Amino acid sequence: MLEILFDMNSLQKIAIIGCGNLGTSIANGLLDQEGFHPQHLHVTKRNPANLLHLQDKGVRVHNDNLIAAQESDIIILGVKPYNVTAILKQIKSTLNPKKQIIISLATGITLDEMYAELDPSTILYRAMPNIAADINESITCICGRNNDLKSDELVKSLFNSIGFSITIDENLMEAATVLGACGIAYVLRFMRAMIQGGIQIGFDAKTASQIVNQTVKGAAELMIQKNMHPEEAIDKVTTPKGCTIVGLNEMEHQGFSSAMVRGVLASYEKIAKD
Ligand SMILES: NC(=O)C1=CN([C@@H]2O[C@H](COP(=O)(O)OP(=O)(O)OC[C@H]3O[C@@H](n4cnc5c(N)ncnc54)[C@H](OP(=O)(O)O)[C@@H]3O)[C@@H](O)[C@H]2O)C=CC1
Ligand SMILES: O=C(O)[C@@H]1CCC=N1
Repeated sequence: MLEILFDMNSLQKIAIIGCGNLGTSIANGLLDQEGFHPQHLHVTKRNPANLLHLQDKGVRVHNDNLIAAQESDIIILGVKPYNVTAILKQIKSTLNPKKQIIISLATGITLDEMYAELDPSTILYRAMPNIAADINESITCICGRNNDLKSDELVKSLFNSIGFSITIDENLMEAATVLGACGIAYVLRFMRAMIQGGIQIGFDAKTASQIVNQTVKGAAELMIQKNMHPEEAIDKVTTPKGCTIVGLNEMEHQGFSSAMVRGVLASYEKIAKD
């Protein structure tokens, strides 16, 4: 039975081993939480020089994965998938399965693959957040093994603090990676294209970005707050014989939805191949 419970004001310690792009977004999100103690966060990478901004805020920044693992209740693995096994080999002698939770962020590395390096009683999760953790707006999909209600509550409260989390079956983790984690890049590419269009019809880049950013934010909030399907809202915008439907139909003639679906599938197939 796990002996810890996560809450921002308690003294749990967290390690992010391999604090790169995603790890830094999570660290920034955690640091934004009221009551979070920066000195209870270890972040490691082999060359930690570019994490000194976190050290300035009180975070323990270094390259000693063993110390980070030893001193933490929750160990988040933020390294690339091909480094996960090596990190587990490195830290496993220091782990205490009764007192610690390990959470891997790695794409495509299964719980079974990680258990090959771990005590079978280890409480192990996979979590798939996205870089909007930086501003506490991540969606994080989670699955676990040897988990119980208490550990689930702990892990969910951790990821809920940097956005919103849902629990899924492990066999959907790759799909979650594509939709939620790669997905933010798809949306950003869409936004870039819209800005380029805006510039062509007369706006400077800054003004076009302001309009696009708020339009995308408004569209997402509308779907979330009104629990709507996009097409329902699209019907409210498309005046018969108007300019919106002409634009939308031209985008479809050029393969817009098809390109998106094929991109999603290509990302998914790439994970399966690796
Ligand atoms: N980026 C994203 O949006 C998302 C990424 N992921 C997953 O998260 C993981 C990280 O991705 P991302 O943040 O983009 O990758 P990065 O390359 O930015 O981060 C990985 C970090 O690991 C560090 N590292 C490598 N070896 C070691 C080691 N032996 N000890 C400690 N640190 C080490 C590297 O720094 P150094 O070289 O200095 O050691 C690097 O900063 C991946 O597994 C990816 O699949 C999941 C969802 C979204
Ligand atoms: O592109 C990648 O492989 C990682 C996983 C999801 C987002 N970035």
